[in-house]
Amino acid sequence: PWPGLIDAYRDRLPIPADWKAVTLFEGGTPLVPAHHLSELTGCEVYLKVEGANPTGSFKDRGMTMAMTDAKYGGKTAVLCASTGNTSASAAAYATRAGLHCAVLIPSGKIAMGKLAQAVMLGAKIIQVAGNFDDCLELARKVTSEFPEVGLVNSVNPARIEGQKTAAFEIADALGKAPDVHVLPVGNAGNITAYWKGYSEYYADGTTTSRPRMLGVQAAGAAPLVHGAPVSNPETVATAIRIGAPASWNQAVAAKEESGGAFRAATDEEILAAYRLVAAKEGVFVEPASAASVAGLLAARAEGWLDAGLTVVCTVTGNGLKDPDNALKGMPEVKPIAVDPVAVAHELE
Ligand SMILES: Cc1ncc(COP(=O)(O)O)c(/C=C/C(=O)C(=O)O)c1O
Repeated sequence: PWPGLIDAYRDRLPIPADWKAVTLFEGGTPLVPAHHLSELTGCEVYLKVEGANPTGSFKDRGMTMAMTDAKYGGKTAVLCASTGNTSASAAAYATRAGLHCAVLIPSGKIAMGKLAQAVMLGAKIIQVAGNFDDCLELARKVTSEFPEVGLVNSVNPARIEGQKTAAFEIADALGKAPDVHVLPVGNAGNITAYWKGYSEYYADGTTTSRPRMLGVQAAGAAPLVHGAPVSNPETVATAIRIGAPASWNQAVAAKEESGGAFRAATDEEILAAYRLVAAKEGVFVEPASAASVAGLLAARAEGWLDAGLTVVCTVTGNGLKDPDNALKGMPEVKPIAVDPVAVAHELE
C-alpha cells in the first residue's frame, strides 16, 4: 500500500531518519490521460489530479513536510495566510500533529468548501480586512515575533520539499519527464517546487530532460505575466487571487531555466476550461485548477508548443471546494410519476 509521501520519497527529502511522518497518506495521485484534450491539441496530454489528496488539493504534499518539521522542531502552534486550500490542509495536518492552528483569510473571498474544512478540522479562523498578500505579510510578522508559532506558507522550504514530489511521481509514471508542464500560479510555491523536483531527477540521471514550465495566471491577477505586483488582484479563481507572489524570484528562475513562459487566462477562458475538463474528461476541478488547461489550449492555439509533445497539466484542487461556480440554483422538482419517454429524450 501507498506509505504516504514522506516514506515514499524519504531518500529524496531532507528529513532525519528517526522522524515519524505526520501524514494522511497524501500523494500517489492519479496521472489521468486526457483523451479529449489530446484530440483538441494533437499532444499527449495528462492531468495530474491533485484534488485526490486527503484534503482535496496539492497543499497536502507541502503540509506533511511542514507539519512534521514543526512538530519535531518544537513548535506549539502553526499559522498561515490562505486563499483557502492552505488553511484546510494546515488545519488537517496540525490536528494530526497535535498542534494548534490559526489561519488568516482575506475578507469574503474564500470558497465555502475550504472554509468548512478549516472550521471542522479545528483551525482558528481569522478573517482579515484585506487580500491574501496582506494576510501573508501579517503571518510573517506574527511568526517572527512569536517563534514558537511555525509559519507553514510556501515561504517555508519544507513546503517546497514536499511539493516537489509531484514531479517525481509524474516522471516515475511516464518513465520520462514531460516536454511541457502546465500549472496555475498564485503565490508561486508550486511552480518552484515542480522545477526543483524535475531538476533533481535530471541532476542524478533519473531523467534525461526537463520540461518547459508554463505558469498560468488569471488575467486579473497576473503579476508574473506583467512583471510587476498587482495591487488589487481580481478573479473568479479565488485560489489564485494573489498580487505579490512570495516565490517571485524562484518562479522566474523556473520559467527562464526551463525555456518556459507565464501566460494569463481570462475568467471566461478559465470557466470554459472548468466546464470542459468536467464534461469531457470526467474530472471535476476548482476554477483555479482549470487555469492550467485554459493556458494549455491558448498556448497550443498560438503555436507556443507543437503537436506530438507530451504535456502534463496539474489540476491542483477538487471541484467540490467551490460549488458556487458550478451550480446556479437547484433543478426543478418533477412529479413522482416520471415519464420514461421524457427521461429517454432527456438522454438524447
Ligand atoms: C487550487 C489552487 N491552485 C493553484 C494555487 C496556486 O499555487 P501556488 O502558485 O503555489 O500558490 C493554489 C494556491 C492556494 C493558496 O495560495 C492558498 O491556499 O493560500 C490553489 O489553492
